[in-house]
Amino acid sequence: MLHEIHVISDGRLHPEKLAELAAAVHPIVDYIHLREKAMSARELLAAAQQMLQAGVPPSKLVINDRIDVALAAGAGGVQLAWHSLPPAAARGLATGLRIGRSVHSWEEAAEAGRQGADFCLYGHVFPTACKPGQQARGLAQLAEAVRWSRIPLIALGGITPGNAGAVLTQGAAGIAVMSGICGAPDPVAAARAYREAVHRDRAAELAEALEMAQSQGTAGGEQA
Ligand SMILES: Cc1nc(C(=O)O)sc1CCOP(=O)(O)O
Repeated sequence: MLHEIHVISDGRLHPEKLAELAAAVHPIVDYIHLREKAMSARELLAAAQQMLQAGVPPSKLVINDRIDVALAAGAGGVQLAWHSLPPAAARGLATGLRIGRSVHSWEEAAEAGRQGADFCLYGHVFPTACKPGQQARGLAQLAEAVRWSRIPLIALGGITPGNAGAVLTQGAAGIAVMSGICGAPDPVAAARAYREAVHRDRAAELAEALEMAQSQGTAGGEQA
């Protein structure tokens, strides 16, 4: 499985700076989520258009919460929260959009798939400034959510290049990062560090698969 990296905007950057950041990191990551809770629909659309004009491929742009803005901007995806339109209703409006659902328990992860979401973001795995005072769910609960999810589950919250491997080992299909990239002094270097961490994990996965295939091959040879 190829692991994904999602970058989530942190609500702190001016749209121009955000477009600059997105233009610089999009070749390194898989998706960029425009999550700007304080923006009106009109402002969100303008920010999305700036990102696209700066060179972000539409297929990599995900708009948080607002399916209307996602459609108006021609973005590739929408990320739905508990208060957004349910995935099934969103699907009825937009067959071509990749639909993400934000979830916080194994029950919600299972439900997201039943409702027709394409992937879910599960958080928060580790302590994060984004959720002050709220208990992080940890790796064991992440693994449980992965077991129940019938769609790719992307881990979110406090993910660093140092702990990304542990998260992927639990079966997550990828990682989502806010402050580690948007708040980094050098977002490109930070995105590369995450990509390297995710690749390293992929290399370990391949080595394991190879070892297993070789041992099965040996066993098969003995039987023949
Ligand atoms: C946007 C968001 N939602 C979360 C959730 O648990 O639902 S955690 C989060 C932000 C995570 O930011 P960082 O990568 O800086 O820890």
